[in-house]
Amino acid sequence: MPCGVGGEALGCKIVTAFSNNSQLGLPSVMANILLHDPNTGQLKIILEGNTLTGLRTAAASVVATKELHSGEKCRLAILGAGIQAKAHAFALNHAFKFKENEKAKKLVEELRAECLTDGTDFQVSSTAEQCVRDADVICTTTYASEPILHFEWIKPGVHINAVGAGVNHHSELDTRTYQNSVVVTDSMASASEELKGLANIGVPVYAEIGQIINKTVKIPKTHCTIFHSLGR
Ligand SMILES: NC(=O)C1=CN([C@@H]2O[C@H](COP(=O)(O)OP(=O)(O)OC[C@H]3O[C@@H](n4cnc5c(N)ncnc54)[C@H](OP(=O)(O)O)[C@@H]3O)[C@@H](O)[C@H]2O)C=CC1
Ligand SMILES: O=C([O-])C1=[NH+]CCC1
Repeated sequence: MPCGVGGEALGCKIVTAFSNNSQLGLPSVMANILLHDPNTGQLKIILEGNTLTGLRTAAASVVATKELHSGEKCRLAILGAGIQAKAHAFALNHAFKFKENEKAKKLVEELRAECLTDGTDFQVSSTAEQCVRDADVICTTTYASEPILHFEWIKPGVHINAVGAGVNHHSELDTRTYQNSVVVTDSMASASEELKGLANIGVPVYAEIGQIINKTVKIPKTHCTIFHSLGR
């Protein structure tokens, strides 16, 4: 993932995702960031990139949630209990102060112990359905290659940050959820490859989140909004 900002910065994140790494006690996503001199191209430093990947991905979901969900934000549901789940729990709760959160037990214990001592009520759900019912905002952060979120479970007006990538980037949500949503992404260029399967079910990728932020595109009223975070 290369990035350049005028003469100010030049860098590239190299990231791999091996979903079985947890069996080896390793993170499934491993990232390193190469920073180059923006004027000469000389490599200056190699940075550990997992921390930034957690922060950046969750921050993008916060921005998308701000832009796409205007309702009350009482209940946050997170599917998954890994690095991204934790990053999303921290970031979204920090930004929106949810009254209730739902996530897995280990994560809840970590969160309780580490810093969320502001009265947020955490719950662990034994099923995905129980987790997402009544949620205002949902984050999916798994490797699921089959849908783990079904349309009949979600309430109108919900906003979904679809973060995980299984075989492809649109496998965590079921077809009806897509067909009743407006889908926004971080990069149309990436979406044209990674979300091309959505065309087969008649779902367009409506806009880039940048177009919503700079108000060149307006979101129509729909059952729900989806931010498809591709990481570019
Ligand atoms: N959009 C973006 O910008 C980014 C996307 N990602 C993607 O986000 C996802 C999560 O990454 P990360 O948190 O680092 O990974 P982790 O390995 O830390 O966590 C993955 C979580 O998903 C669960 N999980 C794995 N497979 C399934 C499945 N088939 N059904 C349900 N749950 C499953 C795991 O459960 P268990 O604990 O039981 O194994 C675990 O809780 C990945 O798909 C990754 O590629 C990551 C970084 C950036
Ligand atoms: O943006 C990112 O770092 C990633 N996107 C998918 C896996 C890792």
